[in-house]
Amino acid sequence: MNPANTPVALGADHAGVAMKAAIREMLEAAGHPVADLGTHGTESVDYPDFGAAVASTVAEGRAAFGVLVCGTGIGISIAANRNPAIRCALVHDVTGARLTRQHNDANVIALGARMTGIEVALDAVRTFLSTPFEGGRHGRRIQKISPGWSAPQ
Ligand SMILES: O=C[C@H](O)[C@H](O)[C@H](O)COP(=O)(O)O
Repeated sequence: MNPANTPVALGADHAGVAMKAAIREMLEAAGHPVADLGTHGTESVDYPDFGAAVASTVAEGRAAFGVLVCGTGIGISIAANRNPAIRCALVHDVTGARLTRQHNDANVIALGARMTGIEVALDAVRTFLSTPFEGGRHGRRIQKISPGWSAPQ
């Protein structure tokens, strides 16, 4: 389980900035130290900048988990997954948030502000942060999507 003082990095583009603010408020109320890496306004920006910033913050251990929001969650999740230390899962509901922790040991969750309602998003983030990785057979599979592994020829 992750305690309430687990640090979390947040990032969003202009489409996700309002949802990010709601997530930040919820996390801070719960006691999480939050690194909000922007964006901070509604001016149009490029989601890869924020996906990369959260990814490197998590990869370097300055946050245990990341939360990303763009319009669909798709672009910003693709951007975060360019970092080899990141397993970013695009999630639309609480079940996905739970299973990607249990099975994929995801360290970043991506949400789509134009796809998912705010209450579902908040529940998904809470679930993501409180669900442990199951290990076992899933650990073997994580190894196969980690840097250095290559499929047998
Ligand atoms: O995957 C990309 C995200 O959904 C972006 O939030 C979206 O492309 C931004 O679109 P626009 O610039 O039209 O607001």
